Amino acid sequence: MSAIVAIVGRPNVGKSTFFNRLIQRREAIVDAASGVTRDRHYGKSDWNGKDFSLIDTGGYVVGSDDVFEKEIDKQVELAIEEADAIIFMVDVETGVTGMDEDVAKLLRRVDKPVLLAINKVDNAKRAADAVEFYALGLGEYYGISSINGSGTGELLDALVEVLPEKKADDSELPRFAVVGRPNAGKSSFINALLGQERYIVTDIAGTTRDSMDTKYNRFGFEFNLVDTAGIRRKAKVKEDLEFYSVMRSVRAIEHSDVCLILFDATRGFDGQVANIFWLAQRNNKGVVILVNKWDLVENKETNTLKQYTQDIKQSIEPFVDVPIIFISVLTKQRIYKALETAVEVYKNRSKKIKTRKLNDVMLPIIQHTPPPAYKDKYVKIKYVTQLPTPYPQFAFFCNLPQYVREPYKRFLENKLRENFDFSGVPVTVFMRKK
Ligand SMILES: Nc1nc2c(ncn2[C@@H]2O[C@H](COP(=O)(O)OP(=O)(O)OP(=O)(O)O)[C@@H](O)[C@H]2O)c(=O)[nH]1
Ligand SMILES: Nc1nc2c(ncn2[C@@H]2O[C@H](COP(=O)(O)OP(=O)(O)OP(=O)(O)O)[C@@H](O)[C@H]2O)c(=O)[nH]1
Repeated sequence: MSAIVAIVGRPNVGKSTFFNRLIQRREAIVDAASGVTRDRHYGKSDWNGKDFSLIDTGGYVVGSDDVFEKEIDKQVELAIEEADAIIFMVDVETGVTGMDEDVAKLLRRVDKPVLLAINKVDNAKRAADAVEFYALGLGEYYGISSINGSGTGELLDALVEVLPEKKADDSELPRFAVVGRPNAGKSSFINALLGQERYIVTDIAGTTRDSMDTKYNRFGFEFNLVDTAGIRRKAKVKEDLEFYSVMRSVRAIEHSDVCLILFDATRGFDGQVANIFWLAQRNNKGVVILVNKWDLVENKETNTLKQYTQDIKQSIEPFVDVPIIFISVLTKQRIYKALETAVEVYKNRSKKIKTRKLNDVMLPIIQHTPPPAYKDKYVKIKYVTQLPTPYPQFAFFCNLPQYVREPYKRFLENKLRENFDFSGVPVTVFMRKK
């Protein structure tokens, strides 16, 4: 779990440019191979060895100019609520604007770290102009140029300095997050699962990281539910705000071991749900897909379920080894099954396979179907071992790791899945030199 940093500011100040600069450097290495298109507004970055998630709030503003201002205010409020630190970006070319002042007013009241970044400071003349932003009353500022990179190092130094330290997870309990689009039935699901009385237990009003988890004991399972507080707080925010659910999801996903992704069967597994799915996948979280409101689907024939399943699998390729459960919160159909499956996925995610066993199973498969020769080079895989990470990652040691292509890695992943149950869990395969 890494800290969350939100970039706020009015349109056109250069938030996306800055976001891309921070994300790309790392993604070129990490995500290029996975073939998953990256989210334009959410990504991971790191500086001086500290990881953090970066959210560009700007991309979520839609609509005409007159709704802009209100939207931005709402987003700033959300960012304040959900992020661990905020980068407030302004534009030296335009100078201080009324909207900047409004945002600054909101930010002056928060006790989370706020870093004022004055963008487009491409040269010394502009550095001098930046002084006027002291008027925002936010103290020290960082003059940067997102385009040429100058000043961004100092800003990042200061940022990682103020980020909270990662906490060791002392709890051995599974942490489940219920995520999905607005109105999918998340609160109803949690209510049904926990019973009304539990809904209002615990949780201190604050949104400190410590109060993210609430412990439950239900149906013989013990688990932590991540971020139910957020669901309770929802009245504060307009429900149809997509940004709200994204921000909410990001935070809940980051804190979870397994994500229960809930969607409305009558609305389908659309792009937004898929985004949430990839968020979980990219964070190496366990996933269970819950098709809710199944009671509303009419004329269910034996084929209907199959067709739904197929459609979902198509949108989540190649990571299709994921449990899909058809539930109705209203009639309580299969909600126990949902929880039980989440527990299984949790176990799959923490599964450790002994090296001996792993090699006994995998080496004969590899011998039977070795990596195809590449540029006339033959790759010899010698052994495989599971890495000591909190989620399944496997290193295959061989003479020429750079010649093993993506399809063969996928083949290895599939064989691992066939032989050891990793249902619902992203599995990573690395090739290492030996
Ligand atoms: N001179 C200069 N221009 C910049 C810099 N950073 C961004 N720009 C330009 O500013 C314009 C807006 O940049 P974006 O990154 O799209 O701004 P944004 O804040 O993400 O805008 P929204 O997506 O509308 O919220 C673009 O034309 C960028 O090329 C910079 O450091 N210097
Ligand atoms: N027919 C039917 N309706 C359901 C079911 N589950 C939830 N609903 C209804 O769907 C609506 C939305 O449910 P909520 O639980 O508020 O949804 P949510 O995902 O928490 O919504 P947000 O908090 O806005 O993100 C409510 O009117 C529920 O009664 C179901 O299984 N079947």
